[in-house]
Amino acid sequence: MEPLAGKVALVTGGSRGIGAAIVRTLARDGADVALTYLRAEHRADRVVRDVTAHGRRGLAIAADSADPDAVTAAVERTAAEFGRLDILVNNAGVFPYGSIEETSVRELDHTLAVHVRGVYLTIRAAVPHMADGGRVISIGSCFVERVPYPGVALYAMSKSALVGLTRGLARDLGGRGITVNVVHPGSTDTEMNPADGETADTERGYIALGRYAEPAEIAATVSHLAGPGGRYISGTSITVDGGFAA
Ligand SMILES: NC(=O)c1ccc[n+]([C@@H]2O[C@H](COP(=O)([O-])OP(=O)(O)OC[C@H]3O[C@@H](n4cnc5c(N)ncnc54)[C@H](O)[C@@H]3O)[C@@H](O)[C@H]2O)c1
Repeated sequence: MEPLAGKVALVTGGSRGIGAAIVRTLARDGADVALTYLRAEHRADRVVRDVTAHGRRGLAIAADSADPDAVTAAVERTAAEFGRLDILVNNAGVFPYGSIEETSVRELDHTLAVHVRGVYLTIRAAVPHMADGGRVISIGSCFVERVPYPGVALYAMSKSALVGLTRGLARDLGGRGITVNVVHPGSTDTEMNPADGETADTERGYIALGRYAEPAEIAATVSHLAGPGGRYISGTSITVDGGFAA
């Protein structure tokens, strides 16, 4: 069964981690998928090969989410090459860590540029290409629901902004049949938060299921929202955290 057959998706930060899992899952479920990646990374081609192995069209676009021109160009290129755009997944993210004295204004600006301004600009460029049935899905964080340890205020603040953006845009775009949602992953085994990292045992202690998520377990919910099962879900936050916030 290919619930996303005929659809075109764009996933930001799709070269590794949760983003790469989302790209692969959307392709498995039938979509053609473009992904953005940071120019410094060379792993995007591998993810595109996995998309084409599913018989779908794949496209990797170097685009820094902190660069307004680059994100807009990435959306335009996706729509031009694939002829449409149905699903946008705002996944690109960074993890600023430190107390308020330790973090800098530069870090604040960069975090907001990627997590907030970049998401806003990507959605703004994507929406004109979307028809009735369009889907906007952003990747937030379980730290919006619960902050278990110090040092993550900047991260939690920037991800919390996605909740307001999601609710507001769901109202703005609902009349056009476009849904807008945010998925809050819990601790997920990626380079950002490796399951064998220094703080992983402490973090596992907060999770009801007692283990990290695999990136594919987050991607499954994104694909559900993107598909027919997500038709009537809009303006909401869906937490996929193994009971972290319980
Ligand atoms: N791993 C976790 O435990 C966890 C938990 C909650 C939320 N998240 C969120 O999930 C998303 C994916 O994180 P991940 O764990 O896969 O991390 P990761 O570090 O493995 O991957 C992050 C991705 O974002 C891309 N990226 C970073 N800065 C970018 C920029 N300026 N422009 C374009 N792309 C950029 C990276 O290239 C990479 O592809 C992030 O938004 C993150 O905040 C992760």
